[in-house]
Amino acid sequence: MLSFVRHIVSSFLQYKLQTTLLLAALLVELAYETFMPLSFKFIIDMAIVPHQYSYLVVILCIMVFIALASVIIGLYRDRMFAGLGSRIVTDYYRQLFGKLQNLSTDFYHRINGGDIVSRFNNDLISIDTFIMLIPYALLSILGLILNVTVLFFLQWQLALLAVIGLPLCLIGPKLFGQKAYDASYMLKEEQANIATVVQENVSAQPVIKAFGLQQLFIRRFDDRIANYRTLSSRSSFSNFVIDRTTNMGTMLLNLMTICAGSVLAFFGFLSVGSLLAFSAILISLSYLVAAITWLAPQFIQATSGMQRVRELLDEQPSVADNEMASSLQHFEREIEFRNVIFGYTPEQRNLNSISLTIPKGTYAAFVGASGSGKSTIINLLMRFYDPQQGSVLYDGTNIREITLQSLRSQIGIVFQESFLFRSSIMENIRLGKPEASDEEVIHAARSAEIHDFIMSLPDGYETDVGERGGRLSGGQRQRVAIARAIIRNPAILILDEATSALDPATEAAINMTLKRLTATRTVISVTHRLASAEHADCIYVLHQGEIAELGSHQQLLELSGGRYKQSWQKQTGFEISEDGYHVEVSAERLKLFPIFSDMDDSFLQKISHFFATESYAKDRTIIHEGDSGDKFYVIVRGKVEVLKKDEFGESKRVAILSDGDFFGEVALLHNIPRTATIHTQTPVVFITLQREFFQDLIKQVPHLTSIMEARSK
Ligand SMILES: Nc1ncnc2c1ncn2[C@@H]1O[C@H](COP(=O)(O)OP(=O)(O)OP(=O)(O)O)[C@@H](O)[C@H]1O
Repeated sequence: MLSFVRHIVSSFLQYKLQTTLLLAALLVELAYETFMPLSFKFIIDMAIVPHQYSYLVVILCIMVFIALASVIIGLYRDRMFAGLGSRIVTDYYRQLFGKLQNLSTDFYHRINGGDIVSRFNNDLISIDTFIMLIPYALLSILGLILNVTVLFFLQWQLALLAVIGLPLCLIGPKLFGQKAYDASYMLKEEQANIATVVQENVSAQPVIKAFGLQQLFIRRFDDRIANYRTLSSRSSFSNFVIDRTTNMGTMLLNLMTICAGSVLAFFGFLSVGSLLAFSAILISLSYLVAAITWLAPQFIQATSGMQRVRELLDEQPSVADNEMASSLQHFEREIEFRNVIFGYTPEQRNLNSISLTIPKGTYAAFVGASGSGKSTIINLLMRFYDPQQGSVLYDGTNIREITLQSLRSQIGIVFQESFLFRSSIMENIRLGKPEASDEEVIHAARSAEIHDFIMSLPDGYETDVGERGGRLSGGQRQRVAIARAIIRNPAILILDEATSALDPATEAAINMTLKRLTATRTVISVTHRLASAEHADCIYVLHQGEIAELGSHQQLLELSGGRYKQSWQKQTGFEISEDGYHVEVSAERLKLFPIFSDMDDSFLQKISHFFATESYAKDRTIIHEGDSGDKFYVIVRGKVEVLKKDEFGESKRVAILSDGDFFGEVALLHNIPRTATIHTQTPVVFITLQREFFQDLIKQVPHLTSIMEARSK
């Protein structure tokens, strides 16, 4: 709590003049509030009892003057403090937001979004509320001190009694203060957890609906809320107890001093005016104590809020500019990974001894199965993370010796799902180069081949793209993102699965645009779709964090039994119509599926005609675990996740399948329930074969039935 006071005081001290004026104004108000009850003594003892009318007039005039001065100064103080208080609060908002911009990527994987938002929504607001109450807090505390001093001036024995009794009012805060603070801190943490749950739930609505998880999530939320209720009731009760015990203390104190004061006045040790003034001051003292106890919960909440805000402000970015770092002059020669070892956590090893060189002006592609480390390479190239061992070098300079700003200003990046901000198309493109003129934005849009579309919109470049760019199609969003990446004319262009989430026709069109744009630059592309990497100068095939193979497309195809060759065979053999609605599969390709491997070409040719094409959007459930199976699926393009229920009935991801993978082959032979749920992660195009068609065909070749039965066992 002391550190909270220290932080608040240092915030005020940044505005010394305003703080001094504020304190001066408070002193005038304080003088008035103390003088008012004391005036009874002067009016009764000096004017009414001795019948001194002139004294009465003077005293009343002084009272009116001080009252007027207090009102005017009070108004001035309100105005000034409103400005000062909001400035201090907005300083905290600014510091916190600035901190978020500086923290490294790992922080965002460690801390939940809801927790961060809650530091703005709950914690900063409780600090804000308390800061606005600071004048009352100061008036109450200083008033308490001044009133007690005046009591001594009136009758020191009685005042001593009051002071000895004063701790009675403080027993509550002393005994329950820490408990109330702990309860308030836990409550704030739980508020942050709830914010995280709600935020995640809103984003996950398609999955929740697809899996029918509404009741499960309502039950889980009920558990959370039950915990919240307990914490909230504990926190409120601690505050009530502090309030109640303080009021009881004040009541006792008043009773004691009024009894003793009356006895003293009865025996002539105290004038009637002093007794009245004493009682009036005691009453105002009890108001002050009540105000302090009313402020105590706000103070406690602000203290725990400040603790959480400080925690965030004290976070240090794991990747930051080194003091000796210099600016990367225009990228000229090559990017190098030298024996790089990296893990997201100390226990993990996600890249192992990676050494490679990407010369300027070349096209490097990283391919490999899901989880093989492709995006991790990009994370190190962008210096979102630092390697544990080894180094990443640009033009021979270790990335740690280069300022982050100069490094990233040379790079343009397009992600799989590009985030567009809720503003105009013009602003979204300009984010790539904030100082760009309108002409530069239009030029970038032309290069990304989206200018004509933008001009066809009623508001043209001023069109609002909606939340996350939701008013544009996936392909249009990607083109805006491409324009945003190239507007800065980057020396290095990174494509992180830039076209994987698009339908075939859009992907083909955007690939044409990219091909043109990448001809003159250093391009680093990450993709699981090998056709997108075919023209790369060097393809790196990653497997479990290591480079398993590297070379040009031709060289890799020549490696017999190589991973690339196998993946290539798996992903080719399908011919997709231009609109993406019809896929032809070759007999040769069908032969690669174990279930068809013993069939001859003419038979496979027949089967190939019975395959239907099915397209699904992202986030759709294709198959539910337990449903009866009647189809064999082949993924022509796209990614799906395979989910299985564990013993608690919760769906767990067991695999990710992509282009060329297949599932459900048993369904061609038997009607048994599906053993897993299949959910799309990107738009997916399948070819499917119905059991009834297959069974009809296979009846014509009886010996195959027995072979297949044997295989399926
Ligand atoms: N932030 C993270 N914290 C911990 N582990 C992570 C993190 N990001 C990725 N990983 C793990 O690192 C490994 C490599 O992940 P990476 O994203 O580089 O794979 P990828 O080849 O790009 O896969 P995909 O094609 O599915 O995107 C995976 O095992 C993944 O689970």
